[in-house]
Amino acid sequence: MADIRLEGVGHSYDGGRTWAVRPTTWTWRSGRAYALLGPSGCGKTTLLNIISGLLTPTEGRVLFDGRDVTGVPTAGRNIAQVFQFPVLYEEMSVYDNLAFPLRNRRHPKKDVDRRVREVSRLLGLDPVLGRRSRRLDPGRQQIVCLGRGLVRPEVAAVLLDEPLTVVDPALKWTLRSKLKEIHRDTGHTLIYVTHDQTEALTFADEVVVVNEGAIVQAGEPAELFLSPAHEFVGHFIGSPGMNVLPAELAGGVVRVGGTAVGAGGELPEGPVRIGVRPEFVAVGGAPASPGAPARVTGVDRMGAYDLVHAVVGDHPVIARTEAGAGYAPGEAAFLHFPADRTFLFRDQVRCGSLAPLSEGGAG
Ligand SMILES: Nc1ncnc2c1ncn2[C@@H]1O[C@H](COP(=O)(O)OP(=O)(O)OP(=O)(O)O)[C@@H](O)[C@H]1O
Repeated sequence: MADIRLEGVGHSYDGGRTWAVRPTTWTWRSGRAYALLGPSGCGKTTLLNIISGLLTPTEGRVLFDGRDVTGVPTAGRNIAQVFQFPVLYEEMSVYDNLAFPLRNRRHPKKDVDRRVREVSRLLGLDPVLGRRSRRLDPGRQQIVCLGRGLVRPEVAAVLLDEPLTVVDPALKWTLRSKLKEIHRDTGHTLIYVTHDQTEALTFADEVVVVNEGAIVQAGEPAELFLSPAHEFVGHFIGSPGMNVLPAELAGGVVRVGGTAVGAGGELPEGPVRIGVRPEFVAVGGAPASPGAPARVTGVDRMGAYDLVHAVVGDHPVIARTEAGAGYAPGEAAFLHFPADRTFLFRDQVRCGSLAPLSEGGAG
């Protein structure tokens, strides 16, 4: 295992006209389980291929434990990679497929057998170990690929590119927890690419969120949820995503339309955007700062909770309330934005928090 450092790494497929990955500096720490999360086309696969050596970056250096491997091909990097769709030796048995990476590196026969059986047991492959791979359905074949990626204990990292796409949804949960178990067992560095927030949040020690070729925030799942540093993280993580309200900061007061909703601290004056997750917007009758008067426009009954849709001026806001809280369209309500969970953004980047207005503050 190794710390994998990207130093100013950027990649362009069109001679520098656009960046698939913008120049980025980032270190993947040895032994951690990462999810690389972002929408389709944001550059996840490009980043992964740069780490594995399938792609040489247009700019920057890739270092494994301080050793520059930028020009070293995949074979020289000691990386295991699992792709979105199964890539197997179809005529080989499942056992031989799992054993292949170990035999290839001349591990002793006894170790090969022990390791293959461990991985097979963990992934539930024991009943098909003797079967030819091509006789398995694609979901099972992909599980064999996962096993093959995880079988070598000494790899620098295991890179998984949306590895559960072809696997039956019911099996996905089981496999993700198996992956975590194997991770605890082997201490591999895992980098798991996905566009699915649930997959990322339930799998990883640390989630690295990518948008438009740049890492916009990395952190533990709770940190990304509670403390988004970028508007994109607020939208992309959470369901529904973070509310964003355009506002204006002047004289220390943040206003939406003409209404003062809170204080902006020491931030320079000008336009700001208020971000607060539906889970933290409290709906009530009494004004409380920070907050804003609103009108309810609709209620979605979700079973375990309600989503109350409202407008502050013209701007929509969603609040998650307990089920059956009884709000009705057309009703006036006051939305309270808790100061420790309501952030201010400029150019999409968090720049502060919305503070309470002091007693007698401008209204
Ligand atoms: N071989 C290529 N040649 C030209 N452009 C490419 C190539 N591969 C990717 N791109 C472009 O680079 C950008 C990033 O693509 P990449 O596949 O890394 O994103 P991704 O986040 O993995 O997306 P997905 O989840 O859809 O696989 C996209 O705009 C894509 O169209």
